[in-house]
Amino acid sequence: MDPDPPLHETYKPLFANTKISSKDDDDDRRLVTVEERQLPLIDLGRLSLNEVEKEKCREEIVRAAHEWGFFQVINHGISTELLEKLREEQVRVFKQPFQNKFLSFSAGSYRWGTPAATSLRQLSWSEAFHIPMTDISSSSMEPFATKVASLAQKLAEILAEKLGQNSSFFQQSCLPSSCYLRLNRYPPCPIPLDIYGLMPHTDSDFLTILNQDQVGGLHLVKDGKWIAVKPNPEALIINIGDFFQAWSNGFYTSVEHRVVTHPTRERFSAAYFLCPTYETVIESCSQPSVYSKFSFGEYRQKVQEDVQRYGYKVGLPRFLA
Ligand SMILES: O=C(O)CCC(=O)C(=O)O
Ligand SMILES: [Fe+2]
Repeated sequence: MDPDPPLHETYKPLFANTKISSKDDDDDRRLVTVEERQLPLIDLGRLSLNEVEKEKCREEIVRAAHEWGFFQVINHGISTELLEKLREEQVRVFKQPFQNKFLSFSAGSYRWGTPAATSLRQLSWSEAFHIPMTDISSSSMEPFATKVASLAQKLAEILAEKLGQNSSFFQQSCLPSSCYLRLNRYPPCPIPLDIYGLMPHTDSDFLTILNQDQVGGLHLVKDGKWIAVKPNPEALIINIGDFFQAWSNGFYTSVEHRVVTHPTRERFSAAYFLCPTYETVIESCSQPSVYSKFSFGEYRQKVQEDVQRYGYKVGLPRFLA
């Protein structure tokens, strides 16, 4: 039985309607040729050294979150062994027969492709399990989940304290029932110049911790240009989400990112989302506030409406004050 979701058959009509890119097309049409750059690389091992080193490390985190919205961390406290276990489990759930994937984890956890896509550019050539942390407690991913959750809290605390804010907010509002792990798989794609693995988006959370394999394909916007992230086997990638941008009144930046596909190789990534409960009200920590205050529930509803109406998420601009 085939593990792959029927991407080819389902989206064949869109292939027929779209002019396929050639080598001669400009870079805007083709997705591949972007400059590869190292993200800021931060050694978190210094957080357990003396106060001077700790402070330097915190400052680097804050600067990267402000200037890039994206950075990499090493010596993050999650062992290679745990990351390998996570990947093994990830491969196992994706290699089971397609129909069984709907029965893994709680109902609605599995998604593939983009049901609403009306053109190739609206399609994400990928499949994913979107798993609340409360569903992970009984799986072999639990040790990883515990560690990654505490790393996310630690980073959120540092980012909050640097703004002079009380960091207990994240402990109170981001609970195991509201945070989740997303396991992504990007199958090889026959026309990688034209189809995203994951459409450009920002994350609807406070921050995301990403573990990717060595295939590459993650792009983000830096200074108005798409750049490609060079995979680093030692590092986890951290990115700021929409809610930290709103909460910090625009000081930390939630940056647009996307994944491009590969013609012959499949790619795996796993992302942890530090997300609040639906009732949590997100309000800027300084005045005058760029954004009006909103609950996560309201935000989510707006995102869903926009995706249905326009085919994409508008996000924070909907909540400008
Ligand atoms: O697979 C990746 O590198 C990025 C995944 C991502 O952006 C997401 O799941 O929100
Ligand atoms: Fe993302």
